[in-house]
Amino acid sequence: MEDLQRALKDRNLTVSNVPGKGRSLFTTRDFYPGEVIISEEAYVCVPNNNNSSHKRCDGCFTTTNLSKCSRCHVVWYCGTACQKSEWKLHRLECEVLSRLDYDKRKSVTPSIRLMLKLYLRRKLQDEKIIPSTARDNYKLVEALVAHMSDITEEQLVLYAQMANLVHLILQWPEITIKEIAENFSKFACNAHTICDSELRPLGTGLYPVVSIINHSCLPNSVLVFEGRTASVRALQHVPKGTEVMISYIETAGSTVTRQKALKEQYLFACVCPLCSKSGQYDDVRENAILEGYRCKNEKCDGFLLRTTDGKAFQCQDCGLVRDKEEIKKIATEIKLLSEEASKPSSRGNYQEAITIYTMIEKLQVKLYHTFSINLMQTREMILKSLMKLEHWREALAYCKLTIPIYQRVYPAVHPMLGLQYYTCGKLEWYLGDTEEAVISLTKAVDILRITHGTNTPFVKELLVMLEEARAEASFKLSSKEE
Ligand SMILES: C[S@@+](CC[C@H](N)C(=O)[O-])C[C@H]1O[C@@H](n2cnc3c(N)ncnc32)[C@H](O)[C@@H]1O
Repeated sequence: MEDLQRALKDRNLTVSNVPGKGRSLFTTRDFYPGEVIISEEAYVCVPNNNNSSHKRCDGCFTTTNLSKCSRCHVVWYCGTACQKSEWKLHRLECEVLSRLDYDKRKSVTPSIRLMLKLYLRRKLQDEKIIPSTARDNYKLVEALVAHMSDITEEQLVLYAQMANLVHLILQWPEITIKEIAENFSKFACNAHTICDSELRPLGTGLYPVVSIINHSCLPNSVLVFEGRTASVRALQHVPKGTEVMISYIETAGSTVTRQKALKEQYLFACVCPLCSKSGQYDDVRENAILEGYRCKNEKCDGFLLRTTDGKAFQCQDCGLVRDKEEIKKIATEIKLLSEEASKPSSRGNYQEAITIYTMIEKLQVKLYHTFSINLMQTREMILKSLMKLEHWREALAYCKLTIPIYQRVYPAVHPMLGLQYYTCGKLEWYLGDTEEAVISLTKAVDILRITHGTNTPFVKELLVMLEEARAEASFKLSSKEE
């Protein structure tokens, strides 16, 4: 811990214990919007290779030009550069995986691999085959919270089964199943999903220093990835002596939904400024708008709360009552359609997905408020399918429909909002709506230069796109004037 404190001091950070939260990361100087507070390489990471149709390279997580390791047949590489960079660790992993029969190899999921790599990397550092530093050593993994006494019996059994498999694969008598199970519990509340610049998940990694950062539903910082490197950037001015906070979860949701997600996975009750408003009128109203039902009167924008007898819902603006049975009927129809949409036969069939999700959307418009999260998610699904089918004009219409909800559920500087402006701007540009594209891309740049930094290839490309759109817009304007 002393070594880590010294290393963090050089980066103007310090770790302190906060009652009720445990270790917490604090700044020792001011940080400004877009500045990297801390960046870290993964102690260990794995690509999401569970789904057989989407293998990724173990080095860079790409899906192109892959070949399987000819010995273990479990790990994939895009070329010799990635294979070489991973070799020291994979040499040991390959040895243990190759001992397994075909069926056992199939049970080596990304989580099992992450655990195998954790122990193998510790061995390599112990034997000084790879160096240890103050910010890269197994002691930092030992210091992570495990919440062993708080997890459910069911989770404990699952971790024990997975630990048993790891024990069987490694065949190291010195490590116990209990110790491995504890590490699985650590993964659950400390590992991070590695995403690309557009927040698509690529893999999972353990970043023991970034893992010191606590959660807030209204965070002052954001965690993004450049390849496998995790970077925590300030979203706003973070004065000296402030706790660095990121969000662990999708914050678009009611206080109840956010708190449930945090309790289930991270085993704590959030008391951030947003959660402390729980039960107050504004919070009740916002939750009812995001996740509740709409008023029967189509012209009324009011929110509904359950009547005191629990038999109906009443609009808090116009007083109109909506019958529970009528709501239940629509909700059941939506449920059946959602089940249909998630059937394997519907996956990858974008036209069919559009048909089903459009039916769901129609029902949800009747049931939910205009700013409903459920409605937003359905429209996102339609948007994605329309993009896959290159139906750009319809996709733009759906993208525009989601933006007011994004603006409501996310803070003004949030990667999800920035990315939605980016999609909108890109579509407008392709479709020749150049002036609109300039407006949307400018909004995207204003946010993404803070969340993603200006030096990342993604934002650099975005800046070029904006410049080109601006040039095209002024050319169009001058042609009109002539
Ligand atoms: C990734 S760790 C963060 C570092 C942790 N505080 C530690 O001591 O190592 C996640 C765990 O920290 C605690 N935690 C994170 N954010 C919190 C918060 N806002 N309030 C209370 N506990 C929090 C919870 O125990 C959670 O499972």
